[in-house]
Formats: sequence, C-alpha cells, structure tokens
Amino acid sequence: MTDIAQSAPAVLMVDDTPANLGVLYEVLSAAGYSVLVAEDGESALERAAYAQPDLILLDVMMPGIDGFETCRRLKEQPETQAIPIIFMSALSDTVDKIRGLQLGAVDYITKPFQHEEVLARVHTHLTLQQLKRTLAEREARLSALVTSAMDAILTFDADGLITLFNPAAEAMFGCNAAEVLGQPLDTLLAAPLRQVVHDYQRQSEARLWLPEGLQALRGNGQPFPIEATLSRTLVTGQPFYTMILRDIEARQQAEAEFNRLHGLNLYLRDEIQAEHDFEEMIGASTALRAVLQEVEAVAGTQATVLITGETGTGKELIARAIHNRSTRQAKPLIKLNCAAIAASLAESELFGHEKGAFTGALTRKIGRFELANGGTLFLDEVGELPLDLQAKLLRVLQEGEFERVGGSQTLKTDVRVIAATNRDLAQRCREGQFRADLYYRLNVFPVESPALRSRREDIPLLVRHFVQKYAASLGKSIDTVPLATLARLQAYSWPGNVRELQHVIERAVIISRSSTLEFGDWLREPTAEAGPGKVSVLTLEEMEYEHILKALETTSWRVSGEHGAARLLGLKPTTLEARMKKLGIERKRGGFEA
Ligand SMILES: Nc1ncnc2c1ncn2[C@@H]1O[C@H](COP(=O)(O)OP(=O)(O)OP(=O)(O)O)[C@@H](O)[C@H]1O
Repeated sequence: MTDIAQSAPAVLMVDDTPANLGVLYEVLSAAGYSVLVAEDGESALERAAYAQPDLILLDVMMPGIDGFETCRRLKEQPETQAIPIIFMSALSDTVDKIRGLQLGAVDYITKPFQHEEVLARVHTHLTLQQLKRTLAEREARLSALVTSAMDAILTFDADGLITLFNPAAEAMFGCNAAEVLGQPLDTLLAAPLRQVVHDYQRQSEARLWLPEGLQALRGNGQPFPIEATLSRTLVTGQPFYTMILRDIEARQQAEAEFNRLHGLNLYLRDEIQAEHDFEEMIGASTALRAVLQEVEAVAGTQATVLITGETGTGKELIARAIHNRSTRQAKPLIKLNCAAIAASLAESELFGHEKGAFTGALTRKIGRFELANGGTLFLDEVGELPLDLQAKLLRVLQEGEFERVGGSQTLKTDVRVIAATNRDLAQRCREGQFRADLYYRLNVFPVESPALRSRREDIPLLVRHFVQKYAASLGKSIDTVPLATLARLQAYSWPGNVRELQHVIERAVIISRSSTLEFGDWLREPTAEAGPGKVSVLTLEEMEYEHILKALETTSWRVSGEHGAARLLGLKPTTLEARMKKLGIERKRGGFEA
C-alpha cells in the first residue's frame, strides 16, 4: 500500500461485534494499513476527530447512535467531514444504501464480505482521496500564484469572454472581477491590440509575446501602454486563452525622466566644458609658472587642496586645472559657492535633504557631496561656511560619511575636496570664526594664487587673450592695442585682478569701432590723486574701502547688474557684498539697489 502515501494509511473500523473487528483487523493489518478500532458511534466520533484516519469503515447497526447518525455527525464536524466513509451492513436493502450515500458515505460493503472486496474498495477510496487532496493542493497553489501575481492575469474562452480576472488585473484596469467576468475581452483592448488578439486566435502558435507599442483600455476607457504574453491551452478539446499583462506607463515615464536627466546631465557637462575647459591659464610669469607646477604636482594625488588669493585671481581656474589633470577628470567637478547660499540652506546644498525634512522640502534633494561622488567638490569662499556646517564638513573629510537633512541613513561618498578662499583663514581661526581642525584638514596642500599686480608681466598676454576672445564673440577684428593703453593697464593696481581686467577689456572691445582697441577713462586708482609717496601710507584695506565706495557712488549704489559696482570692480556681487560688510560700508538709505 506504499503507493498510496508515504506512511501507512490509517483506517478506522467501527463495529459493535468484536469478532468482526478481529477478522477485519487481521486482513487490513496484513495489507499494511495502520488500523484503529471503535465499538460504537460515540467512541468512533471521538477517535476520528483525534486520530484523523484516512478512511472509516462504519457498521450500520450499532447500539446507541447507529451508523447513519454517526456518519451524519462525522460529516457535520469540520475536522472529520473530508474523511471518506464506507458503510458495512448485513442489510442489502437499497433504501439503506441510498440513505448512507445521501449522508455523505462514498461506498457500501455488504456483509458477509469477501476479504479481497474489502481490500479493493478500501484501496480505491484511499487512492481517490489522495488524488483529491493533491488536486486541492495544486488548485490552492495555483490560485495563490494568480492572486498574488504582480502582473495582470486574465483568461478568456474561444468566444473572447473573460473567465478569470486576478486582483492585479482589477487594480490595473480599475474594475472589479465581478463586473468583467463573462464580458467580452475586446472592451478592455484598444483597436490595434484587439486585432492582434483576434489574429492570434486564428493562428496555431502556442505562445505570443507582445512587446511594448500596444495599448489596453482601463475600465473608464483610458488607454495605457502594456507589454503582454498570450498563450493557448486546450481544455476538453476547446481552446482556452491566458493573457498576462504588464502596465508599462510608469516605466515609460521613468525612462523618459531618466533620459531627460541624462540629457540634462550631458548638457550641463558640455556647458561646463565649454565655459571652462578651454579657459587656459594665461600667463608666463615666474609666479604663475610656480602655481602651475604645484597644480601638476598635486593633481595626481587625492590630497585636499586649499587655494588662497585675492578675488578674481583665478582660484576657480586653478581648481578646475587640478581636477582636469587628476584621475577623477572623467567624473564631475561640482562647485558650491559658500558665500552665495543662505546659511539655512547651506547644509541641504552640501548634503541634500529628504522629502519633508523642512517646510518647502517637497521632494528629496541630492546634495553636492552626492553629486560629486567619484569626482571633485570645489568649495569656493569656504571661509564663509557657517560654524555648525564646518563640523559636518570635517566629518565628511575625515570619514567620508554624512546624512541627508532629515534622513537617518548614513551615506558614504568618495569626493576630493578643493577649497578656495580670499580670506585669511588662520586669522579667522584666531577670531573663532573658523574651526582650526578644519583649517588644518583643508590646508593639506596650500596653493597661493598670486595677485595680478605682483605679476604685471602677464598683463600683455592676458590683454591679448581677452581682446581676441571678445572680438571673436562680437564678430570684430581688433589687432592693435596702443602702447599707451598697455602702459596704463600695466600701471594699474588691479584690486579685482584678472576678473577686473577681463571686464574692462570686454568693455573696450564693445566700444571699439576699428581694428585698434579703444580704451576709456575707466581705471581709477583709489589713491591716484594722493601721489606715489602717499600710497604707502594707506593700508590695503583703506585703499579697498575707498575704491569700493567710489564705485558705489559712481553707480548710485547699485551693486549688481550691467551698471552695478560689482561689474565695475570686476567682482561677483556676492563677493562685493561680503567685502562691504567686512569693511563696514553701509547701504545708503533709499538710494541703494541690490
Ligand atoms: N590666468 C588666467 N588666464 C585666463 N583667465 C583667467 C586667469 N585667471 C583668472 N582668469 C579669469 O578671471 C575670471 C575670474 O577667475 P576665477 O573665478 O577663477 O577667480 P577666483 O579667484 O576664483 O575669484 P573669486 O575669489 O571672486 O571667486 C574668470 O573668468 C577666469 O576665467
């Protein structure tokens, strides 16, 4: 009997005659069954509930509750109702047989019985029972699969009527199974897909893959893109179809967004390249050559670099040159101007934030440290970084770890930091404005960007470079710079350094009407009228104060824009404002425009 089940099947015999029980016990045990016995209906109910036999042989005539009543109760109880019952009785009355079967018994054996007949019937019903169980199990597994599938699964018959519609299909189409079962599938398909399904029904292929390009219709008639498989099975000679669909609307949207961002990324890279890559560092002075040597030396290392120097001397250009010569050059160089962002937003700019981290954080934002992963982060005007952020910056520099604002997940990043400042950071440390530990961490490799007035021999080269650059962009041809102009340019002190020179040359090119550069009376030394002897009396700071004040008065206290003081001085508006603050230059009431 081992073919029926792994362990020996258990048979419960219920009979009030011990002799009958004895004989059957012998026969069933010899056939390999595990045999249980009960002498009356009551104990049969108890034993069956407890031992869960695979089959029950039940005598009809018994004292107390008879076999019929016992059968009725067994079929009533959930734990015993599935056990097949075979009645045994001396009665050959058809009425009783029918009654037994009506009560749920599977068979009937008449006493006296042949041993072989008993064994054959027991074996048959145990086999049937086992098959039923296997079938039920398979059905349960299949139904769980269909119910829990992420893809919509629907089946339809040869007439195109829907016969199954799983929960994923309900969610995808936005209608209940009850509404669509028995309805034509066509109502859920856009015309081209409908045609594909009809053609498929006429062909003999077992399976058809429908890649993207076709649309189904939601319950409200709204089309949406899908990809699907169609398959055919024969059930009792009739074709039966299964369609498994995937809604690819979200995926297509995500792909479109990815492409957009990828494109944007490439565009920005190109823009950055166009802006800066070809921006050579012009100059042949000893001071500039020394800087370029330092750039070459440090570029290949992973060392943090601190570039110091006055505004407009080319600190950003130096940072880009280091990045472009480093092993990180294929990855982005991301820039953050620490002076240009509000202190309250600086942390989120550096480290990003999670959605809902603060009012206005509507989506997750990726910070500069994440954007620069694998590449370089250029922290311009690092001296302006708020103190609390200096501590966080130090942690990333030391451990390569940080958290987004409002996030609990610790993120790792591999970023080389290049910082720049026009401040005296050591002095800022003494004033308690800058963390000394961060200063030492940044100052691993200091590079000093020389002021233009300390390398005047570069001025002619720079002038030629900017004249050519702006003339080309304006479609002009300028080949002569009068010696007197050059002499004036070389004599000037250039507090705004190369940026200031660049702007005055641009201005000159704009106004030039011939092939000779025309130059206006734009270069006003703050101390020019004081005479050469007195220049040394003024400190640099005093000179700067005077110069900025004059520029602000000339521009009616307008800081930014085409006619602003920043432009005139060759400074970034944010830098000018920072300098004004430092020097205590107050905006004039009423007359100031930012
Ligand atoms: N040696 C150079 N050759 C050509 N252009 C230069 C040179 N140095 C600076 N420039 C140009 O001058 C302008 C200012 O340079 P940059 O922004 O690098 O200065 P910076 O020191 O970072 O200024 P800030 O301190 O104000 O941020 C840029 O347009 C840059 O291309």
